[in-house]
Amino acid sequence: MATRLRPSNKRCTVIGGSGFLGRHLVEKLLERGYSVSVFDIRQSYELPGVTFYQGDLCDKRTLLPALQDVSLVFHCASPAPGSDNRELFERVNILGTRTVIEACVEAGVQKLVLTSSASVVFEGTDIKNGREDLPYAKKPIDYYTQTKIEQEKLVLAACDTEKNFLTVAIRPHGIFGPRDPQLVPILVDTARRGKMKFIIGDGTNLVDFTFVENVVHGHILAAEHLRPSSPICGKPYHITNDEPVRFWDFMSEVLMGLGYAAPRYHLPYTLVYGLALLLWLLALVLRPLVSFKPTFTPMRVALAGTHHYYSCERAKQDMGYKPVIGLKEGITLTVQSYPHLRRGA
Ligand SMILES: NC(=O)C1=CN([C@@H]2O[C@H](COP(=O)(O)OP(=O)(O)OC[C@H]3O[C@@H](n4cnc5c(N)ncnc54)[C@H](OP(=O)(O)O)[C@@H]3O)[C@@H](O)[C@H]2O)C=CC1
Ligand SMILES: CC(C)CCC[C@@H](C)[C@H]1CC[C@H]2C3=C(CC[C@]12C)[C@@]1(C)CCC(=O)C[C@@H]1CC3
Repeated sequence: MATRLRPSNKRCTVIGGSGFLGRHLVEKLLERGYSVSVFDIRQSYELPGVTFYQGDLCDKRTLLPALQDVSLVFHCASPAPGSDNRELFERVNILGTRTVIEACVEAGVQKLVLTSSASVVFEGTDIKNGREDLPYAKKPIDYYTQTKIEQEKLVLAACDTEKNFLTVAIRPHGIFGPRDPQLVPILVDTARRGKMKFIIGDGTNLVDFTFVENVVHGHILAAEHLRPSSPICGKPYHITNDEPVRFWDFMSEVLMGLGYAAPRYHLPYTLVYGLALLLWLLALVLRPLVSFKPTFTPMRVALAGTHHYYSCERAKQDMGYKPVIGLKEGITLTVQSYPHLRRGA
C-alpha cells in the first residue's frame, strides 16, 4: 500500500486559481514559500512550482486528486457575477461548494478559506461602515448574491474544531488591479461606446474598492491565523482598502488615467434604476427570441448610486489586517497595467 505523505502546512490548493484573484493569490503564496496546486475549469497560465488540475469543482472525482496531501485549501472559484444564469450559479456556488467541503473532509484537509463577498448583506440600499453582524440580504439583488449567501453559510457551518476541519470566509468588496477581467474592461468598454457621460445620483455616495493585493493579504492572514483556538474559526471577515471613496471619483480617476473623459452630467438614481429594471425584464421576456445584455443592470446601478462601505475592524483585531497598498497607489498600478485599454490604443 502506498504511504500517504503527511500534509505539510505549506502545501495548499487554490480552487479557482486560474482566475483574477486566484492567480494573484497563487503568486503571493509561491513568494511566501508555499507549494501550490491549482484546480480550475481552465488553465490560463503556467508557473514553475505550480501543479495544475483541470476540472469542474462540482465533480468530486476530478477534485479529489488536487486535494491529496494538502492541509490548506482556498476556494475562490465562481461563475462571473455579470452572468444571469441562475442554474449555473446554483450548481457551482451551492452544490459545488458542498462538494468542495465533502472532498476536503475526505482528503483530510484541515483548513478551508472561502472567498465570499461583502455583497452578501447588500440589498441595493445604503450600507455605511457595515460590520459582519449585519444580517444576510433578505432580498438579494441577483442570483450571484443569492448563491454567495448560501455558499458562505455552508462553509462557515462546516467549521468543526473537534474534527480539526477549520473554515473562515473572506468578504472582499470591489476588487480591482492588474488582469481584472471585469471592472476596468467593462468601464472602458462603456466609455468607448459613449455611455460613461452620466453620474447616477448626486455622485457623493461612498464605496469600497479593494486592491487585489490587499485581498490576497487578507486571505493569507486568515489561513495563517486559522487554528483550533482562534477566534476566526467559522466567521466571516470584511477585507477592503479601508478607504471608502466616492464611487464616481474612483471611476473618473481610472477613466482619466486611461485617457477618457470623466462622467459629468447627473441623472436621478430612481429614474436610472427603474429603466435598468425595465430593460432587465425585457431581456428576460425576449430571451427565447433575441439575446441582449444591458450594460446598466439593476445590480450595477444600485452599486453605482448607493453608499456601500464596510468596517474591517474585526479583521484588524483578530488577525492584524492592514491594507498593504493604498488606494491611490492601487489605482496607479492598475492604470499602468492596461496599456491596451488606453484611449486610442
Ligand atoms: N471581483 C470582485 O470584485 C469580487 C469577487 N469576489 C469573489 O472572489 C472570487 C474570485 O473572483 P474573480 O477572481 O474576480 O473571478 P474570476 O472569474 O476571475 O475567477 C474565478 C475562476 O473560477 C473558475 N471557475 C468557475 N466555475 C468553475 C467550476 N465549476 N469549477 C472550477 N473552476 C471554476 C473560473 O473559470 P471561468 O473564467 O472559465 O468561469 C475562473 O478561472 C469569487 O468567488 C468571487 O465571488 C468577491 C467580491 C468581489
Ligand atoms: C457601467 C458602470 C455604471 C459601472 C462600471 C463598473 C462596474 C462594472 C463595477 C463597479 C462596481 C463593481 C463591483 C462588482 C463587479 C464590477 C462592478 C459592478 C461586484 C458585483 C463583483 C462581485 C462582488 O462580489 C461584488 C462586486 C461589487 C462591486
